[in-house]
Parts: sequence; C-alpha cells; structure tokens
Amino acid sequence: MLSLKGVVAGYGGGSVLQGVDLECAPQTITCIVGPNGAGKSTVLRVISGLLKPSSGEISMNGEAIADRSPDEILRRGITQVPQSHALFPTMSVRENVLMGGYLIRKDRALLRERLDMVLERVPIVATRANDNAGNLSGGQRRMVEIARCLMLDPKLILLDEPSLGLDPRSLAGVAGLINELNQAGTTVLLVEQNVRLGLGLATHGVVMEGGKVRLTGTATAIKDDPEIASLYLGGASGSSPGGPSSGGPSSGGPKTETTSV
Ligand SMILES: Nc1ncnc2c1ncn2[C@@H]1O[C@H](COP(=O)(O)OP(=O)(O)OP(=O)(O)O)[C@@H](O)[C@H]1O
Repeated sequence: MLSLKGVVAGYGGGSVLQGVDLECAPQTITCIVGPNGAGKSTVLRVISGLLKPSSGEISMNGEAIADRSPDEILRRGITQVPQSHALFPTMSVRENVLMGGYLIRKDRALLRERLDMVLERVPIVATRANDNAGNLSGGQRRMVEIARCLMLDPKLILLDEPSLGLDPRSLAGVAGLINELNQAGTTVLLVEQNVRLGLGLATHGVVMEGGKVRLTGTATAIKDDPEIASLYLGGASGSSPGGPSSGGPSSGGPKTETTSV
C-alpha cells in the first residue's frame, strides 16, 4: 500500500533521513520506534507531504506521491494526526471535527454521512459535541484529534506519538480506538516513544537510528529481539504490551538493515 525507497530528506540543507526504505501492507499497524532525533517524525512528514524529500521514492497504491502537495496527498487517503495541541481550543468539539471535512465541505450529504460515521465510532464527539475543545482532558483531546481525521475516511492514518502525555486509562482508550479503526480496514503507521505500547498495538515494527531503518519485522519478532528488548524494553522481551491487543502474526523474524547501534 505505502512504500518508501531510498528516501533522503532534511531541513535547511542537512539530511535527517539518509535513505529510508519502508513498506506498509494494507490493514497493518506499523510502529516506528527509535531514539530521540532518529528521524521518526520526519518520516511521517515526508509521507504527508509537509516535507519534500531531496531524493528517493514514495508511493501509495503504486502511485508516486513524493512530488504531491499535502492536500493532494490528503485526497489520496493519507491523513496525519500531529503530536498534540492540534485542536482549536475555543471552538466546539463538533466544529473541530467538521474542520476535518474541509476538503469535502461542498458535498453536504457526504459531510453529514461522514459526521454520522464519526459520531458512531468515537462517542465522545457526540457526548461533548458542544463543549469547547480546550475544556477536554488530554486523552479526550487525542480522541477528537483522531476523530477529526476520520472525516476524510482515510485509507492510511499517520499518528505521531499518540500516547504523549496520557494517563494509563486514556492510553487504553486511544489504543482501543486505533485498534478499532484498523479492524474496520484502515492501515496505520505510528511513531511511538512508548515502545511497549506501540509494539503491543502494532502488527509490524520498524526500528530507526540516525536517519536510517535499522531493523524491520513483525512487532512480535521486534519485541522478542534481545538487543531491542535490552535497549528499549528494560531488558525483558515485550511480553506485556500496554495496548489492548498483543499485535500481529508471530511468523517472520526481524530483518537487520544495518549492523551498527
Ligand atoms: N523543523 C525542523 N527544523 C530543523 N530541524 C528539525 C526540524 N524538525 C526536526 N529537526 C531535526 O531533525 C532530526 C530528527 O527529528 P525528528 O523529529 O524526525 O526525530 P524523532 O525521531 O521523531 O525524535 P523524537 O523522538 O525526539 O520526536 C533532529 O535532529 C531534529 O532536531
């Protein structure tokens, strides 16, 4: 579905991504993990078109998208939920969600249909519809941020640190929503500092370091990799994920892309 080949990109001349190769198959949840500054968020930015790669290829369902503008990429079914504080605090929850349907605003029937779908999938949009978004808790805000991106019925959702600043209960709610969306057919690519949660939720894992993909495999295989366990999971292999699902298939061991840590 989504494919990155040899993607090089950076800010103001320097290259942060140094030849990134990545694949997301349809209906998978892929979690990118890695140390601060590895380039994880930058990968999401090049996919959503906010940052143009200087070389390499990005394709969605076989179509090259690296040269497309962010709104053309949005129209092709890729939406990004930014790290946080993405709602307009003095606008209501309903108004914030409707903003997500800006590209389809002229088709009132479609807008209504999508809003009904969002209300059904994310109940807080109905129960807090008229409250200002600024009055919601962090976890509730995150749910509304995800709900807003559903207005375009995305095929691929990019999530940057969905767990950031959330308490365990809110985390479970957000993880549950991501899982439900995936079960309903949406492909998910997320970046997560909470490695246990991210790999617990995911079917596939990608470990990045220094602007490169270091390791790819099923989430289970990545969690069970002794080096990854010692680096990111406190020494034990990730047998108790924070999310509601233990993730994907157990076949297919991790594939090491480079050897240096
Ligand atoms: N807007 C920007 N302008 C200049 N440099 C940036 C910008 N955004 C990120 N960088 C730099 O790019 C590198 C990679 O950043 P990125 O946010 O992709 O890393 P990350 O792996 O997501 O890190 P973290 O886990 O800390 O969020 C860092 O060195 C960062 O300082």
